[in-house]
Amino acid sequence: MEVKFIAEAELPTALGEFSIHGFEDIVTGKEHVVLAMGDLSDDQPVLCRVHSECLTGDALFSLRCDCGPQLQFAMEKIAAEGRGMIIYLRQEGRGIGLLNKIKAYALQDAGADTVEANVKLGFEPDGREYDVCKPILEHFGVRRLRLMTNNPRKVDALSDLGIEVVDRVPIEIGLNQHNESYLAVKVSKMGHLLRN
Ligand SMILES: Nc1nc2c(ncn2[C@@H]2O[C@H](COP(=O)(O)OP(=O)(O)OP(=O)(O)O)[C@@H](O)[C@H]2O)c(=O)[nH]1
Ligand SMILES: [Zn+2]
Repeated sequence: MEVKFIAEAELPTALGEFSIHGFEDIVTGKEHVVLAMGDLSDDQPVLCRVHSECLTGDALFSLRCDCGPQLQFAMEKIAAEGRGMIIYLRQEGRGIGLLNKIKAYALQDAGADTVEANVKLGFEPDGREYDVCKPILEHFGVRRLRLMTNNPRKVDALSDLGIEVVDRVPIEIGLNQHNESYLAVKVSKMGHLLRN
């Protein structure tokens, strides 16, 4: 699994002054990005969010999930500390792609939960891979993370790659009347750690 660093530039945002770094996944051709702030290579653990693409939640204000508020929370927290990174992976819909996610939403509208919908479409409940994180982190000289996630499987997947997750920072935000059952399924079927 290899990624190629392509380009970087300043990225002023409404939430703070980040830089954006583009990587090409040699195997899949996917274009991943990192938003970074501060000095990341000083060997102190880095506050990090590994965020999987969700066009509907991240860009279109969907209330079906909690992705948009989580991304915003992560960027705000990094900006407040002045140091950290978002690894934004282009694995939409837990890896099944945008159009299949819309198909899954249609099945959910008809009564399936998120896991059942993926399975009905012939996919794994969660087909995501995190392998590219390793060379991306190496590019920045980052070895140790404070990872913003509620998903213990994400912590395990990164640890299995040899990335040291020294702390898990909960990211419990974005609950609304439309995503209540979606979040409940994350807890009951996907092992997420949510207190509310
Ligand atoms: N297939 C499918 N994917 C979804 C659905 N809702 C959100 N997603 C995708 O799920 C991914 C986000 O995963 P989540 O399970 O919400 O969260 P996580 O990244 O595992 O865990 P956190 O780090 O705690 O946010 C994004 O790629 C979304 O596009 C859905 O109903 N079906
Ligand atoms: Zn989402």
